[in-house]
Amino acid sequence: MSGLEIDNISMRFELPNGGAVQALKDVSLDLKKGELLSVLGPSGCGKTTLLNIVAGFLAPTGGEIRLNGGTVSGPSADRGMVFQQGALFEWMSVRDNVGFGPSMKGMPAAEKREKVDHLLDVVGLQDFKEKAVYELSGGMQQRVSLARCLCNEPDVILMDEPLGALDALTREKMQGLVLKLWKETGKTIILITHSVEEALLLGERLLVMAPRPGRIHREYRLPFAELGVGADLREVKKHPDYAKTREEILTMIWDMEEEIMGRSEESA
Ligand SMILES: Nc1ncnc2c1ncn2[C@@H]1O[C@H](COP(=O)(O)OP(=O)(O)OP(=O)(O)O)[C@@H](O)[C@H]1O
Repeated sequence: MSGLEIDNISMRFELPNGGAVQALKDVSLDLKKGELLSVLGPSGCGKTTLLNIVAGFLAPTGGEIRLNGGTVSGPSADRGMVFQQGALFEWMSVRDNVGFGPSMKGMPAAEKREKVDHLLDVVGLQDFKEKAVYELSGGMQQRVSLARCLCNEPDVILMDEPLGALDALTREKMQGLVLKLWKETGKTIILITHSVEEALLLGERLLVMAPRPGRIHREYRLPFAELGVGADLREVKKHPDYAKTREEILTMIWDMEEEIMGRSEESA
């Protein structure tokens, strides 16, 4: 199959004190090439663990990840990761950061230059190519991270709270950029966020996960990502279904968190 198959994934962490945490239990999901999935859920429901397993950083204790039919057994360039912050080489120029993967692969300099220039144009950093990363704002650094990820031509882009550290206005602009890149590149994207609004706007499919053990609680298929491509996202939020779905999900997560609090008070 072409696409990403998350097949019955479980993850149990053994703790030094002899206990264990069941971070994920029987999580299954198929993503077709080019689908954009956002993942929400209360703290500790296994979002990052799931992403790390898809990335190949962690081996699951049960189940299997397959990409385009092949079993994932470790990290590889076919899956690119964009973190919240701190994953760039601060001392290197923007150009060298973006071209890092191709340099490692030995791509000829002229070809690499053309590719990096193109991607920096796409993310709107054409005037900042020679700057060092530490000279850039947080939003610009995340543009570099996106360009660097795309430069490796992954099939799947994994994003763990990529916009979480940005101020509200920059975040809104970056949400628009993520949608633009999604449409222009046709990449499969999984995006973890703590923001219900962001998950609604960027999730063509939206997964709400539940904790203890981490599992899929509910999945939505939503029109907002498609409507938001090249559009004013504030207008998209006026869609009649937007506020309704937002309330439904907020209540769902609120109830889960109340239940967790109740359980921890009982066991205290
Ligand atoms: N290396 C580890 N060893 C032991 N327990 C772990 C480890 N990594 C994660 N966990 C536990 O697994 C559960 C899921 O963690 P994870 O970080 O995936 O959740 P999350 O949904 O991403 O949380 P958050 O929203 O707070 O980032 C938590 O209970 C966490 O404490």
